[in-house]
Amino acid sequence: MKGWRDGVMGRVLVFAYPLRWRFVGAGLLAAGTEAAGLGLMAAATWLLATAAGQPPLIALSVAIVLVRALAIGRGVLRYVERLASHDAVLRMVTEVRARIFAALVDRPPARRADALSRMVSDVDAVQDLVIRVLLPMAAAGLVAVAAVGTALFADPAVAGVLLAGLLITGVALPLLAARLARHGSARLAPLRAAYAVDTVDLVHGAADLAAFGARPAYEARGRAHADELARVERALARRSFAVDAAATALGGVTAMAVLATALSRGLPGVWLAVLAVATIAAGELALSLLAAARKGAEIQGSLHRVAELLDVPETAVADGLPVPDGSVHLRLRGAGVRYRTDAAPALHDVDLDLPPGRRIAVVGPSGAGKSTLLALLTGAISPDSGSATSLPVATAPSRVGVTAPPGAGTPITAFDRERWPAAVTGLLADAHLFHASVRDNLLLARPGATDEDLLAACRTAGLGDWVDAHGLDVRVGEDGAELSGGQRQRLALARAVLADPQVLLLDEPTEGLDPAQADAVLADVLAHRAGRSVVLVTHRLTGLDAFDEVVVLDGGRVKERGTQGWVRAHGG
Ligand SMILES: Nc1ncnc2c1ncn2[C@@H]1O[C@H](COP(=O)(O)OP(=O)(O)OP(=O)(O)O)[C@@H](O)[C@H]1O
Repeated sequence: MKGWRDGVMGRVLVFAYPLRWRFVGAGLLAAGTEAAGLGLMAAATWLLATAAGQPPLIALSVAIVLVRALAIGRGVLRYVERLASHDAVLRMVTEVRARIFAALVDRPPARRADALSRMVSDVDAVQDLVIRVLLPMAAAGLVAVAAVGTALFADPAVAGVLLAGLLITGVALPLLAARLARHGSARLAPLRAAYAVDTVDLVHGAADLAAFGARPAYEARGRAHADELARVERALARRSFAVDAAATALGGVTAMAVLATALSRGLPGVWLAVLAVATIAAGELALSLLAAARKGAEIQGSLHRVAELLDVPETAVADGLPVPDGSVHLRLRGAGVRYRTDAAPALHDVDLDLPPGRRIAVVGPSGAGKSTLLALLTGAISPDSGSATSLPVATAPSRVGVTAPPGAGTPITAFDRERWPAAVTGLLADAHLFHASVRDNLLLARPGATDEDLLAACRTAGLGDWVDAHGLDVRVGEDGAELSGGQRQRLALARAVLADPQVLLLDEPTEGLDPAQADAVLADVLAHRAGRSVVLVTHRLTGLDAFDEVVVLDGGRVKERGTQGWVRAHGG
């Protein structure tokens, strides 16, 4: 049977469970605030109506104190409620973000970018769900029950009319508003996306558009999307205005109906006034439910996306996972990778053996599957067929049962994801430089490294002269924007060299360098790695005579493989 935890809301709200008493407290405070407002209206009306009969002041004193207490109390309650609800929801959202972050770390890099934006913007929906949807609904529900209960004391028929009015304004109309908002979001989302794409193209591509004279056409397209967006937004705004107006009118109608019923039941005049005003106030409260219902509908998409990420099982505890030991032996057997079911596999039936100390160069045209092969070795992806394993392994006492039969090796993706990169890492295709100093960018790879270590790594990567001239404290800009393409690449390479893993993976490490520089840098890096494993991905066949094996990939398949002799025979 499906429990509440299986729904989208449930999958998000399980994070509220440990904080349930805080949320209950915040809900009661919110209900108290609304009840104080309603009580204030009722008490003030009673006071005015009673005072009109000029009774002795003593008869009014309780009501006077009550009005003052409710007026002050409402403000205080609202303040405390905001503190309590935001405190609870921020604690909850912190948990959600931590879980999403963990899920992102475990994702293949290619799927992270979209997921990262989810973490930033969609998680706000979790906050809105609690603060702007559930709490106002809970508060309005509690107050409505209290109002109908109080009216029941005065007269059951009056309570019945009030209940009917509140059900229409507080339940039926919000359901209608939510439906309209859902429909509106479905129409607006693609228009907003198109408009955002136009804007990004216009800003980032400004120079190219100007160069090719395409700016007017792009601007016209952006304007057309903006006009269409405005037109749809206006139409939707008109509809939601109609719902708001209907709710306000129904609030008035309910008040009149309550009044008429109270009159026909012969209730005293003061009570007539109190009931009429309190009903109008309760109707206004129901209006807040319209906003909550709309918000609830708007954030459905975000909640779905958050829930999808939360479905990724929590990373198993580190001490239960195998950790790479001092002699990693990587092996691919019949490994295949398929990114999309409707496309050819990116890798097909690939064998690779990388015992400690071996150097393999992977060459092939663009799109041959070279980076995909490296992604298998880093454990960023697992093969869809065949295996990607490590032999032999030092297996820490395992609680998760991932150890393979003897001889078959342990799947690379089964290793402790925190510790695998210490053994197998390098300069990968998506290497990122942080908006920090050269030193900070390098220290990521080895936090305890001395300046001498950093300078040595820079020299190995061919960045020695530049660092001697600029120092380690110079900042590199966002993703290395303040460096040239070649400097950027060499800094990323220096970081990989500094990490000094057992198996160094290099994806086009000398891209952006001229051929002579590229050969010199590669030779230095290989000299530095003497006796240790390297997997180099490259387009160029030169400088490969230092490799034990060259694997030629084409269309995801191993087309040829050979040893140093092969390279010489092919003009390397
Ligand atoms: N994240 C992804 N999603 C879908 N398809 C992908 C993804 N990454 C790669 N591909 C596809 O898989 C194939 C192999 O890509 P891969 O990046 O491994 O090639 P490559 O040999 O490294 O190319 P290049 O030399 O241009 O970097 C290509 O057809 C590519 O379009």
